[in-house]
Amino acid sequence: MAGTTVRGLMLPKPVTFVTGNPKKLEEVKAILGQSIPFQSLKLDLPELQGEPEEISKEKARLAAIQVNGPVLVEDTCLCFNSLKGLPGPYIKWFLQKIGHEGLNNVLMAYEDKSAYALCVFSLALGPSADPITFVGKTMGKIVEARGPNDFGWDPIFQPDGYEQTLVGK
Ligand SMILES: O=c1[nH]c(=O)c2ncn([C@@H]3O[C@H](COP(=O)(O)OP(=O)(O)OP(=O)(O)O)[C@@H](O)[C@H]3O)c2[nH]1
Ligand SMILES: [Mg+2]
Repeated sequence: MAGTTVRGLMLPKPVTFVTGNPKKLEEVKAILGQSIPFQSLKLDLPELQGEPEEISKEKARLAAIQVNGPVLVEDTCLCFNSLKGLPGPYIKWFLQKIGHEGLNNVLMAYEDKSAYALCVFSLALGPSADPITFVGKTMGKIVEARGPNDFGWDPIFQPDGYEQTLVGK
């Protein structure tokens, strides 16, 4: 397949977005699907413990080895300022174990309910390439769950400057 150049990066094959999460795939398709040659692969990759960028980079490195081509992965964190950034990359397990109500309960011990969402994308151009990382940060606060509950922590995160949670309620 002919190569494509995206923002100065030469991609030898279509990029494979690797995720085990269908909702993440839906969002990434909607945002990137038009602008880069794109395919997806459902793989549940092992996730390191550590800082968000290291976790995302290591996911990309492992994914590129499995795919043997260019891959994009994302690792999403929800960080509470009063907990110095935790749960952060461990939000998936906090959600599974204690849910929205439990996350709100944890913050009852603190006045500061501010939080930020980090989306850490890593692109590896191939199995031996060092992944490149891109980080997006959205500031907001944790609120009692409002709106449909079909994706992650969206119903408890209200971005700064908005009166609604990420699910629009
Ligand atoms: O409300 C949300 N809005 C989002 O935009 C969003 N993106 C991810 N998540 C959830 O946050 C945890 C991150 O874990 P995560 O990044 O490791 O994802 P994952 O393990 O589900 O998939 P992947 O690692 O195979 O790609 C998981 O519970 C995801 O469901 C989101 N929740
Ligand atoms: Mg994951």
